[in-house]
Amino acid sequence: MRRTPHCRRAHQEHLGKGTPLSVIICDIDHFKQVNDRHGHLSGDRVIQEVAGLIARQLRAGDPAIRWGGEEFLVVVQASSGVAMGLAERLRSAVEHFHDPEVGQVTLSLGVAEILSGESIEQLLGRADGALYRAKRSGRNCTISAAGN
Ligand SMILES: Nc1nc2c(ncn2[C@@H]2O[C@H](COP(=O)(O)OP(=O)(O)OP(=O)(O)O)[C@@H](O)[C@H]2O)c(=O)[nH]1
Repeated sequence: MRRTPHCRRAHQEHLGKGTPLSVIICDIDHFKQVNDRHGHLSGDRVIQEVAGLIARQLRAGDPAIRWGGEEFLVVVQASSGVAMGLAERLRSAVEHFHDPEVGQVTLSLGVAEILSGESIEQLLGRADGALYRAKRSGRNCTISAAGN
């Protein structure tokens, strides 16, 4: 999996100072249907709207990173409990937004906090596993990774 400079910095701080480190992976639900029903340009607009909704919930220090087509990664220098609360706020903000053409869109989210000795790749892998479970649980929900 890809590393990002922000992830690396946060990981260095975790190793050096013991700052907690969690990640949230957010994925727009059934996004292929948005493209199929409303066209790619409307899909692009929805991605921008969701990015804006996520950014408005975050502090300047916890940036959202575009993580693949309709996925976003949020790096949170806090415990998984705090990250779960933030993830739920992101989910709720998106759930309550209505695009004038597309209507409601929802997010599934996976949250993981780094374990002792864990690499960034392993952390992201566990968050991805939690996201997969959120999709399997019916979407529009937040799941915490195994191990946290
Ligand atoms: N408009 C637009 N579509 C994109 C972009 N990046 C990825 N996509 C589309 O996003 C869709 C993702 O579809 P899937 O991975 O099948 O997932 P999904 O339909 O969201 O279903 P679930 O994730 O299972 O809820 C694909 O159709 C991609 O073509 C983008 O930048 N713009």
